Amino acid sequence: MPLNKEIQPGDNDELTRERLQATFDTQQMAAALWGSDLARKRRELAKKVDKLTVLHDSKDMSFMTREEKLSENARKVVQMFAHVADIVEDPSDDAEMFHLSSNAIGHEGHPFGVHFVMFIPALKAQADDEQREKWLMPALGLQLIGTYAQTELGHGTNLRALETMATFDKATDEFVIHTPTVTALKWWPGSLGKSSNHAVVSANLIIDGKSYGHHNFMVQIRDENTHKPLKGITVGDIGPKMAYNASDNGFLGFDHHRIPRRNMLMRHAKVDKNGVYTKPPHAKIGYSAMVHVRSVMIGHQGMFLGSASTIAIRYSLVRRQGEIKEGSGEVKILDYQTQQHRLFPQLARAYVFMFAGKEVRELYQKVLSDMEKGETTLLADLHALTSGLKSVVTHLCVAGMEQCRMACGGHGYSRASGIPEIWGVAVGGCTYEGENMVMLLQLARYLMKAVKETKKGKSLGRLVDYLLLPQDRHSLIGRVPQGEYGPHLAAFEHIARRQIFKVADELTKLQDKGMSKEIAWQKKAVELQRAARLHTRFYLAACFHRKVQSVVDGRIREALADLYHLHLNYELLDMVNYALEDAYLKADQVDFIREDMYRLLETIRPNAISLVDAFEFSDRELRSVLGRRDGHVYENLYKWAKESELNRADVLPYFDKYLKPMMLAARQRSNI
Ligand SMILES: CC/C=C\C/C=C\C/C=C\C/C=C\CCCCC(=O)SCCNC(=O)CCNC(=O)[C@H](O)C(C)(C)COP(=O)(O)OP(=O)(O)OC[C@H]1O[C@@H](n2cnc3c(N)ncnc32)[C@H](O)[C@@H]1OP(=O)(O)O
Ligand SMILES: Cc1cc2nc3c(=O)[nH]c(=O)nc-3n(C[C@H](O)[C@H](O)[C@H](O)COP(=O)(O)OP(=O)(O)OC[C@H]3O[C@@H](n4cnc5c(N)ncnc54)[C@H](O)[C@@H]3O)c2cc1C
Repeated sequence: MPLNKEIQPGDNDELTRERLQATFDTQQMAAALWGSDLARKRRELAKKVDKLTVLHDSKDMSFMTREEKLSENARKVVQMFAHVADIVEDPSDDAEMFHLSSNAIGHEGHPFGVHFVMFIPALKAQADDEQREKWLMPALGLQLIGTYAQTELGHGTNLRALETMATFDKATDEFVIHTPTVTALKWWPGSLGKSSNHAVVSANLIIDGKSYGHHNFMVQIRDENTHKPLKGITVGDIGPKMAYNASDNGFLGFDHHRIPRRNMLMRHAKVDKNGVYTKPPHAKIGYSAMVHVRSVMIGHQGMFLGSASTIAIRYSLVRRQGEIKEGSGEVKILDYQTQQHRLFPQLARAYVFMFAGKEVRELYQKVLSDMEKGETTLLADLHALTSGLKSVVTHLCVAGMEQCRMACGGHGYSRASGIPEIWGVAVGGCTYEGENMVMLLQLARYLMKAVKETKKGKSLGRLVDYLLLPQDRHSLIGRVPQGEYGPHLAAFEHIARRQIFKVADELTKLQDKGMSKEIAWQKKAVELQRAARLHTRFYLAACFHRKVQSVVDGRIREALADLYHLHLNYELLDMVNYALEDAYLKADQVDFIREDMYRLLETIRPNAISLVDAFEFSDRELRSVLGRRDGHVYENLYKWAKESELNRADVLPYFDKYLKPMMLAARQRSNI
């Protein structure tokens, strides 16, 4: 069987020659990335969207105002739902729906941006059966539009300081939702400003003057027909953001707004009509929608970095600049070692983030089904894992995307590249769903507990089993036959374990000297978040290893293994100070890692285009002139620029209004 190499009529010849060099079948690689079923569904879906012109952008969003963007994406999302049954096989499959949304709508946001990502997951996990019937069914059936309103103007991280109140009024069997101060205004919820008519609102539950901490309440905020805010509710848009400007992130205030008692989400925590409170089986079970989003973000961020890598690598095969050997003609910029070193490690990261995204979703599904039965043992493990992954992955994605942008030179800075928008959306991920540093410290808490268990000879959970293993004094990198990478993975494990125990010991020493636990924690916070990062980077490397081992097809395994080995080398060099501190690695071993990395850049180079083709991002989805599959970049850049609103007339009014009078006056003065 010939290998599939994604060659199509009309393609740029340079790219065709590149594609013919591939050592593997891109559709099989796509199956390794997405799973074979999803890869097939994605392919079919993209073809269907291509044929449905109502789902196409009416013009490039870069040339639209915010209001035009909101309107355009509202139009497309409605068309998307109208045609969903003809396009996707299973509308309840989040991955398929995300792909549809990426193709038809893009990543700038739309009125249902939080509805499916948080509002529905919150209802699924926290509403009881009767409440599911009342809100989940209509929400799934698009009879209402919901958002998740937790963050306030004054507090996002410290949830215990949220000020919105839900005071139980026994006499009327209602909660009174109130915003006591300006800092208590809900602030940031996606699609709240102008689109949503319902919100899951976090508010402090107060019964007979006693506060029970914040809980989630279903609040209708707008009239379902007029869409006007209900009495006692103030709501609006918070203004333009770095990116994601087709989303109306909003503010929301309540003036003693009354809702029925049964609007508190009561699957776990409950309040009866006499004001008797029942505790949930786990104090943090009400945080499940956040954990859900964190788990989804890992794979999504991998896709964002995959998109940026696709754009930069394809463009680097079209762009020629300078000569390597004088007189032999200009080379493709991807032939420069520096360009490969800039881009291939980002490609490898994109792959592993997608693999990790899949693993973590499987764990989330398990925890969700456990929670349904009131079983919460794995919740802390999942929280720790997603907190670390969310932080490390978003951080590395954004750094990687910036490399991709710079690797495209000047054209990378143009919105025509498509990178600025996806970068802007991805960078939001460092903040939303838990600020990265804060979430790393959550994982560090878990790791410090794990150390305590380890010292008793026990493991806190599967993810920290490695803490029980003894430390090796010296690495075997470069001391075993060429091609064996076990010692590389062992080095990740070593530096994570060493940093975790080191900071745990330092904390103990400070406390032994009489310092309080909290102050000791502050003194060591930077070291603690480092431990969390190293643990997560070890998890990612081990996840890549598991994936490569699981691949059956030899050609795919070989191409993936090259990326995996590059990842090991590149990431180890990025963290090498930790391995040098205790002389675990010697200088010659660091040189060995570098040389092997350079060798791998050359090995990967012929497969580069096929490794990005294997993501199977459609041109519609990438929204990038530089990253076009057919490689016809220059003529389309020119066409794109001509669409600029500034080109609607040769002379724009500001010239006559400001510049012309100034120049005339200057000329007159010089004639005097
Ligand atoms: C998904 C993206 C989709 C598409 C991508 C496309 C485009 C993207 C564009 C835009 C984005 C679209 C949607 C994004 C939506 C974003 C929505 C939001 O941002 S919603 C708001 C999110 N807010 C946060 O994440 C707040 C962060 N803060 C916290 O989580 C908590 O305050 C805290 C920092 C964890 C501390 O909590 P708290 O003060 O209550 O905790 P305590 O100190 O009392 O107790 C700590 C104790 O509890 C454990 N714990 C904390 N959280 C959890 C949890 N979730 N599960 C289990 N356990 C938890 C913690 O480990 C401690 O345990 P202990 O050590 O004491 O045993
Ligand atoms: C694009 C986007 C979409 C969003 N969508 C929603 C939504 O739909 N619904 C919703 O409710 N919210 C939403 N948010 C809000 C988001 O969840 C919060 O902004 C986020 O949780 C961070 O909280 P904060 O803004 O209070 O940051 P802060 O906590 O004020 O962070 C500021 C700085 O303080 C540091 N810091 C804070 N606490 C600590 C600590 N304990 N230890 C060490 N350092 C600390 C942080 O590390 C950071 O450097 C969204 C935000 C964005 C950007």
